[in-house]
Amino acid sequence: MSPYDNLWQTILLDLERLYNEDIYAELFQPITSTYKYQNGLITMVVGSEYIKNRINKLYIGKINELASKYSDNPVRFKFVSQEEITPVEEPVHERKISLDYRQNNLNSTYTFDSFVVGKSNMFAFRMAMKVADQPGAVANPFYIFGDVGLGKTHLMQAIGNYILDNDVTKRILYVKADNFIEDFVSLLSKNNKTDEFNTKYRDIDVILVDDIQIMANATKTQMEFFKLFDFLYLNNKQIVITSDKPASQLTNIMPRLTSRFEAGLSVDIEVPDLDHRISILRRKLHNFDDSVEISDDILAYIASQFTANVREMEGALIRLISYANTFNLEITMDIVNEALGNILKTKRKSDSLNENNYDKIQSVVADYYGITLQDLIGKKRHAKFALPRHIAMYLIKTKYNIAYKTIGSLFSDRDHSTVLSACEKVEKDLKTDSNLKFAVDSIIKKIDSTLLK
Ligand SMILES: Nc1ncnc2c1ncn2[C@@H]1O[C@H](COP(=O)(O)OP(=O)(O)OP(=O)(O)O)[C@@H](O)[C@H]1O
Repeated sequence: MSPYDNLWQTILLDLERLYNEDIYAELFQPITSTYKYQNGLITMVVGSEYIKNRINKLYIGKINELASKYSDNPVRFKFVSQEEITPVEEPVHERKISLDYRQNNLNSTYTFDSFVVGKSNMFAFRMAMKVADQPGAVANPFYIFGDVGLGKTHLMQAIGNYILDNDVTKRILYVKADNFIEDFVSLLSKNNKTDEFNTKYRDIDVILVDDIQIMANATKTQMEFFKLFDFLYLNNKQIVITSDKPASQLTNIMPRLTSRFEAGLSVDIEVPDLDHRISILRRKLHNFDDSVEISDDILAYIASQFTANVREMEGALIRLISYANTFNLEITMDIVNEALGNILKTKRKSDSLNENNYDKIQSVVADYYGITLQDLIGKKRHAKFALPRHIAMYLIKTKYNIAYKTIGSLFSDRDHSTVLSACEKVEKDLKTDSNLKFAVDSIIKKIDSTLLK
């Protein structure tokens, strides 16, 4: 018996109460067990196409609402008819194409199941599931943005894996923006291999484009991407894009592209809080090596050391497990320090160095403009404080490339988008405002000499 049979039985009790006897007896009562569970999707089999269509048209919303109410994990129901699960001979070449697509493109471990959901990514996750459920119909394009190492690629590929799990013939193309640029140059502009380019990029059902901000300044590539985008969009093919910033704040990407990105649905992923990070570690541990035991205290300790980048935190966990396995050791706090000591030391050093340096940048800027540090960091909006504040944010970003949100925390907890707009504005104004350029250059010189001391 699947654990989801219990969930279904609970839902059945509500359905019996909610709908009249005939409907209940005809549609729901005969369904006694779940057929399949995968990536949050529970598949139930019903006797005929007619029953399937009635449930899917009239009752699926209620059933999924009850599923959310009674299940701790985000799950959804899908109803299929008996005919659909009876195996049909598939044309061999089509299946091969799809498997090739998966092999070449998608990391099969990046699924909805392995993605740990918390406050920082809940909306992104829910919408991603909807997009995967009905590609091309819910949100097109689907645009995911957020800082480095927070799971954008994972979520994007989970959409692809989910679609493929449900229909092996679907052609899903995952491409990093830099690979798109390479293909454009090598296939189109240099060798005129238009057919090859089109087969790869147009003969598909879903495109997943990672790190679109990399296309900045690549004007010719952007023109080609624009054509491709329109072609896929008009043919109702799902487009998913990730980026480190909202579409409205992409620089050096042509407005006709950014406005198309904005026309779809944008979701962001933020930094996970401590409990969320601990849950991610637990899940990673389970997926990586179920036989290894690590106490909750140790997981909490690791999570507390890696606050802003899940990739780094995951790397530390894998190192710890490999270390313990190699020397056949039980994982204690001493072993954590042995295995991760150097990484943590370097990280603390660079964190504290950076923290001190952020202070120094703030002080130099405040000094230059003759305002107090408190006013530079504070909330006063007067231009006399706002400009130096924006310059300080911009300098911290360009020098250390830390998350916008982290920079915001150094300026009275301002949010990601406030810092992002400030940095973009300074960058833009520097191109035309020679006074500003002079001031910023002088400040940079001052900072460099201060940091050397
Ligand atoms: N919520 C999560 N649940 C499980 N794993 C996660 C989660 N968030 C991030 N990860 C893991 O962290 C690692 C980095 O994630 P990913 O590559 O998706 O980040 P990204 O946002 O695309 O980063 P970048 O901006 O560098 O491209 C991956 O191994 C991913 O599985």
